[in-house]
Amino acid sequence: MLDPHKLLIDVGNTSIKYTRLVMSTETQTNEAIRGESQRVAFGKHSTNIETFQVMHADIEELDDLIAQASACFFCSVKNDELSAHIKALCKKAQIPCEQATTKASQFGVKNVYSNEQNMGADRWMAIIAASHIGNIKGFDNVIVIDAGTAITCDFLVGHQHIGGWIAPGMQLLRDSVVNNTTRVFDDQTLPTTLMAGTDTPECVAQGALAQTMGFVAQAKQLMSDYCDDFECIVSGGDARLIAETGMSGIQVYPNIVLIGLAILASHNNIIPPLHTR
Ligand SMILES: Nc1ncnc2c1ncn2[C@@H]1O[C@H](COP(=O)(O)OP(=O)(O)O)[C@@H](O)[C@H]1O
Ligand SMILES: CC(C)(COP(=O)(O)O)[C@@H](O)C(=O)NCCC(=O)O
Ligand SMILES: [K+]
Repeated sequence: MLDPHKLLIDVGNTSIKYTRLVMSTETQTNEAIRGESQRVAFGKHSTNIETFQVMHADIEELDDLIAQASACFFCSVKNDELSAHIKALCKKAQIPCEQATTKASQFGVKNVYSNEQNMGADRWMAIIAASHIGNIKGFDNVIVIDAGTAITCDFLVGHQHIGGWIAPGMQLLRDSVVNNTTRVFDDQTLPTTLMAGTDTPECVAQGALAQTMGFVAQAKQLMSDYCDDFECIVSGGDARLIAETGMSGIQVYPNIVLIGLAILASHNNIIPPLHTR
């Protein structure tokens, strides 16, 4: 049987990611939190923040994952039916469940949207995590880029959200050029270095990589108009690919959304009940 843990779930448009937050005995005093296999430290004395091991789940696996957990925190940018399904599974397992939603303001960060409900909860969790990491690492200014189905960027200047961008992610870029032309085709190879393509699929792969790298470079360029010193966090399914290009000045966090959920879970007073099943 697993240790009592809070299950964190990030439901994106392409995949469901999760990790387990194991509450250690010192949790009450220093809010230390252990991810599945790596340590993530929170709290004012912490200087060490590492990323969780991120696992992927199918919808069918959620039942078992939730049955093993003591509490569940999730965020979703998919349909309400899937959120209702997760809540129903938690009810069946008799565990507390909290769905993260985008707030006008939370943990000292204000959302710049006039209607914050329009912002995806995954972006808000990424913003909360970015502000937290900035606090720990001594950065007041942070860019957080989530390279998922869509690639999003949010700018935090002086710990305040000033706005962001939404654009097609790498797979969408590749699909859209293939689907809207007659002769362009793709073989789905993943490029690791930016270079000039020498046949159609290579040109498609390289074109998507170039646009994605351009997105990151432009984010850094815009941020430098606001401040001299900032951290640039890159996350999501394509984060590693972006890092492999050798782009400088980026920090990869495989899933920044789960770190946001961990912060939410560690501020939440739900005490995981002892699991007896
Ligand atoms: N094995 C894979 N399956 C699907 N997408 C992948 C895979 N490897 C890399 N990717 C890339 O990751 C993106 C999805 O990233 P992810 O962070 O899971 O997105 P989301 O949060 O929107 O579900 C895809 O658009 C694709 O470009
Ligand atoms: C921009 C997103 C599609 C990103 O989701 P993802 O690609 O990670 O699945 C999602 O955050 C969303 O649906 N947002 C709503 C619009 C907004 O954030 O303004
Ligand atoms: K995401």
